[in-house]
Amino acid sequence: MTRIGLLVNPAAGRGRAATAGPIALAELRAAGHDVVDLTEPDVTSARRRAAAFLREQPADAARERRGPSTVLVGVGGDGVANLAVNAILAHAPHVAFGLVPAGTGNDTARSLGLPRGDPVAAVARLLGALTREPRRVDVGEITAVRPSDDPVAPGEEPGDGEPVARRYFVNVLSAGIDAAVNGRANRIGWPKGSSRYVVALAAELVGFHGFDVRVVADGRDLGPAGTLVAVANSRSIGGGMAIAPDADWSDGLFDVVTAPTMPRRTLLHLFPRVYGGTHVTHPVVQVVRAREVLLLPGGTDLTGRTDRRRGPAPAPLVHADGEPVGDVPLRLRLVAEALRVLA
Ligand SMILES: Nc1ncnc2c1ncn2[C@@H]1O[C@H](COP(=O)(O)OP(=O)(O)OP(=O)(O)O)[C@@H](O)[C@H]1O
Repeated sequence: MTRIGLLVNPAAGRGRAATAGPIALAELRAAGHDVVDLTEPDVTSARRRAAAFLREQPADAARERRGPSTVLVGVGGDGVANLAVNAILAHAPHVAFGLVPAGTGNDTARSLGLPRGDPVAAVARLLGALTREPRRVDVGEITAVRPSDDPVAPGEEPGDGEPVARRYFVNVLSAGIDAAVNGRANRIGWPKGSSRYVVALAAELVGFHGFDVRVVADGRDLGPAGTLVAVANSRSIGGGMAIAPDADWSDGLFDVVTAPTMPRRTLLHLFPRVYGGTHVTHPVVQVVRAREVLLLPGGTDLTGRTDRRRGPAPAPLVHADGEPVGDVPLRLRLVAEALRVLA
């Protein structure tokens, strides 16, 4: 018997998770597991409830070798998956993560190869995985770093010192037009489904002149990345758009996909290619593998000083796994095999 915390996001998938949740609860209990329903009406209470549950779970190394003793299962989309992963890594990293996909985009479910749109099949998959040693996958760690115009001692990189905050992602962190589109899509009420990303993109393209973002990957300055910045642990965003088609969350490296500011005409030509991942063969797109990435306002040099002649940095709010995570400057570090996953 496994202890299972079940976290349903009733808002996910336009009500799909509200239907899938009771199915998952009934099937997991029928299979003889000790299921604790952690579902809450809002995200803040859900986060608090998951943390309280996880803090009570003791680590038992001998028991873990026979399959996971405790699991936190999210029912919903990439948002609830991100919430569950962050709760696990903050409070009880020995606890395994499981997912019943019932969101809109479901990119985490895609990475795991889980059945989407069929909660019964997804729970059957979960029950099978409970009998095995969980798979280990890499995660991305995000820390906010000091504002770039703080005085920086010689030899010091921006961001040395205490991290301001720390959180994790499993799929993709975006800091270019994809982040701006994500933020706008989250704000608009219509249309409801994935077509709101197309509406949001069209709105972002009006007056688009590129963002003031620079990327440094494992100490190498990749230069300005005004259009596209995707730091990918896994391959897709926005419901299957292959932004980093070769990213693999068990290779110990991020795939860092960047593109500088480009004419709107080139961008419109490039954008549809993201669906199939063929944009990476276009000469304006750069793909680099790295363990540590710094995202800086474009006017900042590597010593952390800001060139004020370039003006303020209008970088978009950075998004990871579809959720807002903060503003640049940010430091991203790959933590290899940090998460135990049922799949
Ligand atoms: N009661 C709740 N429990 C957990 N999360 C909630 C809750 N209410 C709202 N949310 C928020 O709902 C948002 C969307 O959730 P989620 O990503 O799971 O579904 P989705 O947007 O339909 O799917 P996807 O992200 O795969 O497109 C997240 O930002 C999450 O934080």
